[in-house]
Amino acid sequence: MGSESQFQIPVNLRRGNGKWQGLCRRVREACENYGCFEVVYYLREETFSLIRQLFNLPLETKRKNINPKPYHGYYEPGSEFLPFYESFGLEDASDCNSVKSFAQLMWTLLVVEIITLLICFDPSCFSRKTAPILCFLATSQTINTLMKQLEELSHVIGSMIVDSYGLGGKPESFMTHYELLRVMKYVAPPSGGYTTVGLLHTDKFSSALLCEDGISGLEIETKDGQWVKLFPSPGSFVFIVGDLLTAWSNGRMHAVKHRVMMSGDKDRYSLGAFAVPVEGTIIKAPRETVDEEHPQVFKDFDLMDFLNYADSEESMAIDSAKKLFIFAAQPKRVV
Ligand SMILES: O=C(O)CCC(=O)C(=O)O
Ligand SMILES: [Fe+2]
Repeated sequence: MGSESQFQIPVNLRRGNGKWQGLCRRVREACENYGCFEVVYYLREETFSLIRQLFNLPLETKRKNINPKPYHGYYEPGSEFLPFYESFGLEDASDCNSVKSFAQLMWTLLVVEIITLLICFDPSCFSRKTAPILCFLATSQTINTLMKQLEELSHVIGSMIVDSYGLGGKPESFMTHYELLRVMKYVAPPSGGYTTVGLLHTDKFSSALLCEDGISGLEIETKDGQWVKLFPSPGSFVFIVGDLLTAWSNGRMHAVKHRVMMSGDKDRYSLGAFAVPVEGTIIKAPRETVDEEHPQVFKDFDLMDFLNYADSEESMAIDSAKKLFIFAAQPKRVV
């Protein structure tokens, strides 16, 4: 991404220090005009090699990654609309207990498998099946450390957004979030041709920090309708505005449409840390975002009602970017 849309957030940046106000303004401009920007970061190289191991687990094990909340659990490959896509979800991933229970779930299954394998001992099968899981256990620490940093990063960006609207003194006007980690695999399309492997959508949470492993694929649609492929620097993240930030900012922040397109013969891996408001949150724009020039766009709504609607059969055929407007648009006042 060009330097215009790239920020190197200083490690020791503190609210109110010299560079803070300038960065708040740039973050707001990027979120309002483009709905995204790049955050320069240095993801540890082993993170993706460990994530690859996770996808090598047996399907029955992966299916245990169940979470009834929309967009929180495991998505199997080979589905009708997303045949090349597979992903895991890990709720509250900056909390070491969540990561531990996820690893333990895999571990318990492994123990059963090891016992079975020991009974009918077959060394080749044994190492093929156990290596990925043992590797993933080693990952827990890496994931936890990463997610704590991403939570902090997401919090700093959230504070900048709040301050950019002059709401710094009113932290209660913003939402309390947890981090949902999603790790994605896109299998190289067999045709090798340029193929949509991740459908066009806007994110349904507040925001996302996305990182890809060397194979570019993320594309965004600019406000004037051009599709642009992003080439973030290796190990860096792209911050994406989601529907809930659009609603919270009274329609000022732009939930950018994006998709994943790829060609070639290499599988693509990516990870996303999504900022999700805690259950029970009512999404409402603070009064300060509403004025003559910006009349209230959305009515207040319950987070889970919106997520359930966005994920329902009823809304399946609706353009992802329109769902928020259909669900929560404020009825026009008849004067
Ligand atoms: O894989 C990517 O780079 C994008 C994933 C994405 O947009 C999503 O999971 O919402
Ligand atoms: Fe997305």
